[in-house]
Formats: sequence, C-alpha cells, structure tokens
Amino acid sequence: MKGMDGDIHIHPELEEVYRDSAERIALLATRSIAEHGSFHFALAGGATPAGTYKVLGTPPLRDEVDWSRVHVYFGDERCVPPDHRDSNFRMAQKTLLSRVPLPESQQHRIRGELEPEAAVRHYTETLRRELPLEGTIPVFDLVMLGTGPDGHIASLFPGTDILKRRKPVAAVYVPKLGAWRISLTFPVLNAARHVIVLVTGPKKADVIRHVVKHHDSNPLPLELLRPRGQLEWFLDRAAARYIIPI
Ligand SMILES: O=C(O)[C@H](O)[C@@H](O)[C@H](O)[C@H](O)COP(=O)(O)O
Repeated sequence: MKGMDGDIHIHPELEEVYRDSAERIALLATRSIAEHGSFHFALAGGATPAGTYKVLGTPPLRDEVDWSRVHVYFGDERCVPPDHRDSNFRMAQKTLLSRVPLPESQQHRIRGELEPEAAVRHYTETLRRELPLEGTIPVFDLVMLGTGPDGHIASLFPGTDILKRRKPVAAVYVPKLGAWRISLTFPVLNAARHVIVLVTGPKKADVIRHVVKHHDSNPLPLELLRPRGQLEWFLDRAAARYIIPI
C-alpha cells in the first residue's frame, strides 16, 4: 500500500490483532534463537501492546518460547520509577514479564528513576554490552512500536529535537506532556532486523491514512521509520478504516 511499506495484517476484532501479533513475536523468537542462540526484543510502551503481551505470556504461546534465551528491552520509558502507574516497565511486568520464566538479569529496563542523562548513559551502556553492533548502533532482533494520534513512535514526538539525534538513546522533554522521556532513536529503530507496528482504535485512523497518503512535506515520525529489516503492521479495522476497501 503506497506509503506503507511492509506486510500489513488487518483484523476485524482486537483479540485477533493481539493473537496474530503475539504469534508473530513467538515465531520470531524461535527463529532468532535457532539462528543465533538469542532473541533481543524491545517492547513498545503505552496501553495498546498490553493485549499482545498477555497472549504471549499465556499458554500455549508462553510455553513455545525458550525464555532462557530471550532478552527484553524497552523502546522508550517515562522518567518515573518502575512502580509508577505510568511506567512502561510496570505495564510490561504486569502483562508479560511476571508470567514467563525470563531471568531478571535479562530484563533490561530503562532506569526512569534516574536523572534523564544518567538514564541515557546507563541504557546506552546496557545496549552496547548486550547487543550486536552495526558501527556504534545496537541491532535488535525485534523492535515493537505503537503510535500516538500525532504519529509519534516510542518517544520520538513531532517537532522535538530527538528526531534528529544520531546516538542510540536520548532524553527528550515533551512540552505537551510536560514530562521527560528516554527513547531509542531512529538509527536504532531503522537498524532492527524486524519491526512490528501495532495500531488499534479509531483515534489512530487519521495517522494510518496520513502514512498511506505519504505526504513528503512535514512527515510524521511514523513516516520517517525506514527499517532496513522487515516491517510488519498489525491493525484492527477501526485503525485501518480509511485504507481498507469498503
Ligand atoms: O511510552 C509510550 O507511550 C509509548 O512508547 C508510545 O510510543 C506509545 O506507543 C504511543 O503513545 C501509543 O500509546 P497507546 O498504545 O497508549 O495509544
């Protein structure tokens, strides 16, 4: 579909989106572990992926993954402690990490409780220690992303300077949120071997329409995503309502 590279999976119901995307993640994990003995997976934050994480953390899928070979990271994090209601780590812990036999030493959260620049340093050191590098850029097996109604991905918000940052991790103050975030940057997202974008609900339909129409002028952050690896979209009909034939 013009402007929307990669494979697009659209389902009428949310539960089907969650099941299909969770099955894909389990398959990618199995393939990565078979290919190189590990699966390095950056989770998306926000509310949307919780449904996928719950399916992934429940039998049968939970028992199809060799969690001893999995390392989990985060695409971004709010600058809050890990037990804060806004923490992406807390959301992932409740929906996935507490339900699978994944060693804590292989759960690499972004230290949102630190000063932003200290959190950036710590996470950058973690990525460079744990992941293969392309030059100075860590390469994930899978990065999972959602998007906001403004087309942001991770914490790469429209109009913020983080969109141009070249180092793998950066801190960004988001004026409309009145808050700091820590996020992977485009060089890391675009170096990933596989990227999954999970978008559901009618509030995201305009963003998907914008991506498909692909305005070269003033592109949304979601439109700047150009992974060299495989890109897959998982949408429900509500988010895809402007791009599917009636
Ligand atoms: O920290 C975050 O909030 C996420 O990483 C962010 O990029 C999220 O994917 C979008 O904001 C969509 O959030 P919802 O899934 O809650 O709509």
